[in-house]
Parts: sequence; C-alpha cells; structure tokens
Amino acid sequence: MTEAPYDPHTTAGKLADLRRRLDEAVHSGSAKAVEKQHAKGKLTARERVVELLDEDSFVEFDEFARHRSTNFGQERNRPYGDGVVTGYGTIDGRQVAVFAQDFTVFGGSLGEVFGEKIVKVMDFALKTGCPVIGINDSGGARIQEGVVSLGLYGEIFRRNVHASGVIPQISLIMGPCAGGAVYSPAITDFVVMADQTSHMFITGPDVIKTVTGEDVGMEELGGARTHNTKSGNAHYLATDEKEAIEYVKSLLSYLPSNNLSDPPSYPEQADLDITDEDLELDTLVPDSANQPYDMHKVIEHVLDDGEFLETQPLFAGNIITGFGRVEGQSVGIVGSQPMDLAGCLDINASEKAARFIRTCDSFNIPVLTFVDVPGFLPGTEQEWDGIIRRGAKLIYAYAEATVPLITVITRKAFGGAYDVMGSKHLGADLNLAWPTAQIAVMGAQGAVNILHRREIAEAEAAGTGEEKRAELIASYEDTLLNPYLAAERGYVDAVIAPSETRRHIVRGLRALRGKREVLPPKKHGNIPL
Ligand SMILES: CC(=O)SCCNC(=O)CCNC(=O)[C@H](O)C(C)(C)COP(=O)(O)OP(=O)(O)OC[C@H]1O[C@@H](n2cnc3c(N)ncnc32)[C@H](O)[C@@H]1OP(=O)(O)O
Repeated sequence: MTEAPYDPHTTAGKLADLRRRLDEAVHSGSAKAVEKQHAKGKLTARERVVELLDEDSFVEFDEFARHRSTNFGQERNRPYGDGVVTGYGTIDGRQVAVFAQDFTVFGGSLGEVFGEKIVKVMDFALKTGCPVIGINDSGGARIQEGVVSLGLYGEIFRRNVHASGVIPQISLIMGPCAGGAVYSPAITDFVVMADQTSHMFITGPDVIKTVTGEDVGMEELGGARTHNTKSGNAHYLATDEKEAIEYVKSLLSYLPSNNLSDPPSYPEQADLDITDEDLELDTLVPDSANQPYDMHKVIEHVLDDGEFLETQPLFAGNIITGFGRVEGQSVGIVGSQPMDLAGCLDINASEKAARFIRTCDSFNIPVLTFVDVPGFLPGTEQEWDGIIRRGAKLIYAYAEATVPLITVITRKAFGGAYDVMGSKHLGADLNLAWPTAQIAVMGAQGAVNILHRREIAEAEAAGTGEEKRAELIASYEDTLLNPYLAAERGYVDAVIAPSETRRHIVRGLRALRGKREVLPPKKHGNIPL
C-alpha cells in the first residue's frame, strides 16, 4: 500500500519518511531474488532471524547502512542494509547477538559496509558478554570492492579469535560459504549445516577442475554431509534450516553467556537411591572382551532424563562427545565407543574430543569421561598423518582443563590411551572404575605374545601351543587385567558397581562445584597443532 504524499518538513512527514525507509530496508532484496531463495528451500535472512530469536525480541543495528563504492557503477545501486541483517535479541530469554547474511542482496557478498556491520555486532557481543550467532549465506568477498572486502574479512577473523573462549560463537551455514569466508565459521565453537542447501569450500569445483583436473560436484566437495562425515568441519547435519536453528537453540541452553558466567541451570535434586534403570548397567558389559556394547547407554543412564545432545555424531564415531545435564547443571561428555573401531583413538577422535574438552573448559562446563579404549589405532596412515602430534592434543586438553573432571573406566584402558583418556595423572578429580575394568599396558593376547614368545614357540613345536597360550592368557588376565592394581595406588578412587555410577557422579559433581585450580601464569600455552 503506498502512503499518501507527505511533507518532509513536518513531523508527520518525517515519520512517514522513516516508515518508507524502514520498509525499503526490509525489502532490500528484489522479489525475484526472494522467490529464487525460497525455491531453493532456503529462508531469507530476516525469516531466519525471526525463526531463531524469541518472538518480537529482535533489535536491529544499521538498517540504513549503505555501501560507498563507486566501482562499476555501483553508486547506482545502494540498497539499505548492504546485504546483511545484524542486531541483538533473546533466545529463551537470554541475550544473543546475531548477523544474517542476505543472499538476496548482492548474493550476500561481503563488502566494506557489510563487513563493518558484522564487526560492530561482534564488538557489541564481546563488550556485553553474550553469544554471537552468525548465519552464513554468501558469495564471499564482494568482487567489486576488491581488497577492502578482504580487509574486513581479516577484521572479522581477528574478532573471532579474540572472542574465542570468551563468548560462545556459533555458525549456521545456510547457503554458500566459499574461499576465505570459511575461516570465520571455522574459528567459531560450533558449525551447523543444513542438508543439500549449504556448502563450504576453499576452492570450488571449477577451480579444482582447472588446477587438478579432478571432477567433483558442490555437494560431494563441500555439502553438509561431507563436512559432517568426512572433514569434521561441521558439528551437526540438520535436515533443513528450521532443524538447524532448533539445534543451535538446544546447544545454547547448555552454554553460559560468557566465560565469566555459569551455564543456565534447572536446580533439581537427584534421587540417590539405586533405581531399576541404574541396575540395567550391571549387565551391560559382555563377558567377552571382544564384544562391543553401546556407550550411549551408559551416558544416557547418567544424564537427567537420559537427554543427550550429541555434537559431531557422524564424525569419528569411535569417540562420543556432547552435552547433557546432571541435577539440572550442564556437563560435557566424552566417551569411547566400543561399537566403532573398538573404541580405538585415532587422529579424528583425538582432535574431536580435544576441541570439545577445550570448549567445555572455556565455558565452565564439567567434563565426564567414559573409557573403554584398547589403544591408539595402528597403521602407517595414522602415523604419517601425524597421530603423534595430533593425538597429543587430547592430552593437552585434559591436562590444561581446570573444570571438574570425572572419569569412569568401564572396560579397557590400555597403554598410552589409559593416560590420555582423562586419567588421574593428567589431572582428573575423580576416577572411578567398574569391576569389569582392565587397566594395563596392553590386552592379554598382545602381552602374552611378547612376554612368552619363546615358551609359546616351544609349546607349538611340541603340539601344545593352544593350551599353553590359553594358560598364559588366563594367568595375565588374573594378574594384571583388573582395576585393583590401579585402585591400590589411588589411580582410581573407587571401584564401583556400574549401577552406582549415576550416584557417584551426582555426588562427585556436588563436591566439585567449588573446585578452583589455577595453572602457572603464562602468555598462552603452545598446543601441538
Ligand atoms: C575471501 C573470499 O570470500 S574469496 C571467494 C570469492 N567468492 C567467490 O569466488 C564466489 C563467487 N560467487 C559464485 O561463485 C556464485 O555466485 C555462487 C556459487 C556463490 C552462488 O551461485 P548462484 O546461486 O547461482 O547465485 P548467483 O551467481 O546468481 O549470485 C546471485 C547474485 O550475487 C552476485 N554475487 C555472488 N557472489 C558475488 C561476489 N563474490 N561479489 C559480488 N557479487 C556476487 C551475483 O553476481 C548475482 O548478482 P545478480 O543477481 O545481480 O546477477
């Protein structure tokens, strides 16, 4: 509806002029571009902000900001907002800052003013100590503006780094995110992608074809599934944009607004009596050490209402990471998964868990670790890809963490992997073991082959090899494959029935609530990268 002509020299006229400008700002993308966006199954930037924030809570910054570029006749097209919607609002009543790139305006490409708007909202989030959520849907650096765009990317990266560990930063990838543009999300704490409609890559299919001759499509190269399963760049694969937004809201419910505040809590008193559900854990571990079981079951038995928000569920399945609550308070979970690679640690698992632990430690979230680890994954691939330096990250993450750390060894804890997985020696506060725990340098088979090579060879020559091996294995198992040698030395604080796990964790977390630990002062550590 067009408004009646107004006199801009009157107050009523000025108000009408403001309304006209606001309307223009809200409709800065052409109807055709909006239609194209919807046809792809994508929401517009403003629709996404509305979906993300509490109703009517959005307060916008810089609606009237416009680019100043005159290259290639750009001065003739200066839409309000410059292709990005920025501001603050609330999610579940808690303040957050947000920027949403608008693909319907200049393909969401980042020019000087666009970049300045993001910088402003990031500075605002850092000053006020609230999470910042970036919704990415962009053709990357605005080509017409040249190096100025690149400069602003750099300004954003620097702010991402400075805000890291101070306020939660979450990236939603809702369209293209290419070239250097990927590095802002990469630095943020969590990256959530929507299936089929979001893509991230440093160089696109055409450049790859030209340079290496490789034929690869957008989806295979950098789609949501690829980054959730292969590269580990993303933390969640949502079926669509709305589900991606819901995941971000859930994630935020476990995180504090900043590193000086506590995560939201829902005080409730846990029942410390052993329940029928607790008793189910007593039959979880199979008699055969080679038979797997699902560590999710242990995790769910310990968390309030069995509710577990997993992060990176499709990547490095041999380790499980995610959030839950115990007595209404946020906890981070790290668990070996015997059902995947027998729970071995490899490069991907080490990096996934290390990053997760550091995220929890940054944001005052205690870490519960469940261990059933036969060791590091053997092989040239792992060795040559740097398992030594990359596995070391996990040690680093546990040893530098000052949040409460509770570790439960359910079955195997062999070799270096015993040390790595939240051992007492790295600084865990409470270490518990089930009677099924096997804490030793290695499993029986390997140990017997090394210790008794000659004896076995002689027995084999005499035709009694199998019996001899079985006898030696039994002897090794009885002597070393148990939790009691570790308990004798206080490396585990208690050996408990599995059904007592929840009770011990509840009490442990209560006791550790006031934990204070300060590491030696330094500029910063030098984590092996
Ligand atoms: C630091 C860095 O970011 S380096 C990376 C630089 N960016 C790039 O190399 C990507 C360039 N863009 C593209 O390849 C494509 O636009 C894609 C793949 C992102 C999207 O393709 P499509 O969905 O087909 O959209 P399309 O190409 O029509 O783009 C939509 C509009 O945005 C414009 N646009 C897209 N990217 C940019 C850009 N980087 N700079 C300026 N305008 C851009 C397009 O010219 C188009 O404008 P129009 O509607 O006026 O014709």
